[in-house]
Amino acid sequence: MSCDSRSTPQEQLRSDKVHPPVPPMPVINLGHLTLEPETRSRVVEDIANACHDLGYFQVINHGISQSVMDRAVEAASEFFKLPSETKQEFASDDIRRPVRYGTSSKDGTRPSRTFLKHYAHPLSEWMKYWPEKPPTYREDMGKFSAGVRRVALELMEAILEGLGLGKHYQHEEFENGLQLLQVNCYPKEPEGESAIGLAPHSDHGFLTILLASCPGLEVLDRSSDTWRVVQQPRHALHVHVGDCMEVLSNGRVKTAVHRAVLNHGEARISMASIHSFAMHEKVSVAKELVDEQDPEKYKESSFSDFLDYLMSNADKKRMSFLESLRT
Ligand SMILES: O=C(O)CCC(=O)C(=O)O
Ligand SMILES: [Fe+2]
Repeated sequence: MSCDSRSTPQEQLRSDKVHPPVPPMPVINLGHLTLEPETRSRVVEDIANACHDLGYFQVINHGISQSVMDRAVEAASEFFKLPSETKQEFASDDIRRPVRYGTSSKDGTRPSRTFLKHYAHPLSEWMKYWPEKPPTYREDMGKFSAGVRRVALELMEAILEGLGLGKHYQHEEFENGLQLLQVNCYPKEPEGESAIGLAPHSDHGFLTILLASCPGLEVLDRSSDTWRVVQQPRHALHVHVGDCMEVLSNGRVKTAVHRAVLNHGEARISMASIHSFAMHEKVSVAKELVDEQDPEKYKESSFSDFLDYLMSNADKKRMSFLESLRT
């Protein structure tokens, strides 16, 4: 199981073209979405602008308590500290497994990332496959997953409204959609080196919501073609627009290309929660966003089609799944 459509641009070392975040990171106060209609409209517009101009933003006042966030990071961190044999029980090359543990290496010797990926919605269906060690993992990660899913659904409604489709557009498909939690652990960066933990890619799915224990995430700024360092305030969640959103919007919003670099000071935990339709549900361009000037730009596909593409050796083709959908 994976969520990445690993792709362009070519991987660059951190020393290439890294700038502080300019323009400033949009920070959306989610609590304002439930205030009076004028305030909601302003927030919907802010979200629409962030999706259109950048493909990423952050949310605060999202309703997930600091302790739920901290405990989820702690549970993840404890999992990665377990003896290798315990973690290896989840190791598999089969990307359709409900839980999968693995490592990747950029130099063939040291791991640059270790990951645990598992589905998280509906919790009652998936939690029984999750690690039982550390003993807090299921409860703490379960609370965090449920909170993040609520935030994702709220954001989807606002984004659909901003696209002029109405907040209930394909409501059932989003309600029944899947959630994939990708839990990453990156080693501390060796002294004097500059290393990539996770190569540039965009995420499949409509939205990714990210929480990390310390800096390391970088996003590609499309206007200047440079990498921007993401600073994530402790209480904020970072949001990426994913490939499915680009398809549904017929390219009005673009998927966010991002990467992770190793942190100088400490090992890093990140948790990427990916939200999509159910496994076999097709995502297609919204017909309302197609006309003579704007013909349909993408073919329809499901999450299952995406997994099939990954298994068909997509990396060797050097074309991302999203690129393969362009008409
Ligand atoms: O570690 C990060 O900050 C990014 C993780 C990520 O992009 C992913 O898991 O898809
Ligand atoms: Fe990602």
